[in-house]
Amino acid sequence: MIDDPAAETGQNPASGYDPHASSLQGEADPAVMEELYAIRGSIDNFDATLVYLLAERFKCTQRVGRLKAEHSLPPSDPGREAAQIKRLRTLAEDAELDPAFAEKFLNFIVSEVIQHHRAIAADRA
Ligand SMILES: O=C(O)C(=O)C[C@]1(C(=O)O)C=C[C@@H](O)C=C1
Repeated sequence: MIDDPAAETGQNPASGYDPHASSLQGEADPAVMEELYAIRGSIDNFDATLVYLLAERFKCTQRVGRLKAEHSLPPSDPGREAAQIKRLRTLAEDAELDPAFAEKFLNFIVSEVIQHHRAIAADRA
């Protein structure tokens, strides 16, 4: 099981993941629950994609962290962050996503990245 990543993701029928897990069992009409499960099937796919996207982004930022530490550059780059926030707010508006949420989400990720950068720099020191 440990060597089988699909085992915990629901891609494997023997997985421990239950796509019908819910605290709403018995609260709603079975037809409503069926529709909810159908929509949740797509939410499951989106959430899995988010995990893969974030994993790849953090692989990139770990490389940035090592590069910055090797060249004694500061962990944060406020000019880059401001430009990226402006860009993502515009993209969010075009995509009908709340731009304030897009900014908050990016800031949440970037603050984690900066902590990783600091840890990499401290390891080298
Ligand atoms: O591009 C960089 O310099 C990074 O360190 C990456 C990143 C990011 O996660 O987007 C993180 C911290 C910086 O303040 C700016 C951007």
